[in-house]
Amino acid sequence: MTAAPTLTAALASAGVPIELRDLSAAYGEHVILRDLTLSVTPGERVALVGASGGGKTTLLRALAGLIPTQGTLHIGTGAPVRTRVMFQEDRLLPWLGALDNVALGLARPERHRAARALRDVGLAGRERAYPHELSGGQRQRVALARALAHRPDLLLLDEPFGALDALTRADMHGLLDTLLTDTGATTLLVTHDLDEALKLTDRVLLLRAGQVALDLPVPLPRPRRRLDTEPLRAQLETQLH
Ligand SMILES: Nc1ncnc2c1ncn2[C@@H]1O[C@H](COP(=O)(O)OP(=O)(O)OP(=O)(O)O)[C@@H](O)[C@H]1O
Repeated sequence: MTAAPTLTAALASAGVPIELRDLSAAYGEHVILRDLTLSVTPGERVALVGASGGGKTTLLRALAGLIPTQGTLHIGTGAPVRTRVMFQEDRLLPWLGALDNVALGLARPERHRAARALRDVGLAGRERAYPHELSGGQRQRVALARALAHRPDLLLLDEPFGALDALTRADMHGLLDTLLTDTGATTLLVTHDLDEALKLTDRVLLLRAGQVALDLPVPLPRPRRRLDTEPLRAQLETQLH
């Protein structure tokens, strides 16, 4: 007898490669990304860190196709790419329950994935709860379930846990670490939290003035403890200040 697929297997993706060459982006006269060159392999997890205004969110917007760019920007290998973005605020619709929020935008044959995703983020039993009946951490779990239910090839996370308290955030790190391993999507995570970057990703890019000032691999087994990531954190901190 073959084993039943796991829940997250139903939400899995192979991830897509990203190739940026001499990528530039500007808001009017204000140039934000300057001749940025970067390769990301399928399924790789990359953190974008750096001081405010360095261009982290702008790079995510460029990858999501939300702003015009110059230069080369290739995502995937030609087939349509499913991209999902998750933000610091949950962006749930207040008049819909958790399940309906997750199912939003899914085609009818895909809607069964919503319940699976909600279970995967630990919210089985809260399908009918409205956003105002959930805690901040739970709402971000719903937002994460919504992103994963679309089986993204590319997951763009813009400070997704920035508004959560430290304990809830630590919980979310554990959850995201597991889910990302299971789903396999190529992931870019914008964060100001170096521990978050070092715990969750394969590589940390420090963006400064729209360019990659440091490209730091994180070749550590998972799950990672603070003790393991401390030397890399020290290295990043010297570059940040
Ligand atoms: N829609 C916009 N129109 C004009 N300028 C913008 C716009 N969005 C961002 N900027 C400017 O672009 C620069 C880079 O912003 P971006 O949000 O990419 O930086 P960031 O590294 O993500 O910063 P933070 O860490 O504060 O989120 C900033 O100087 C910002 O003021």
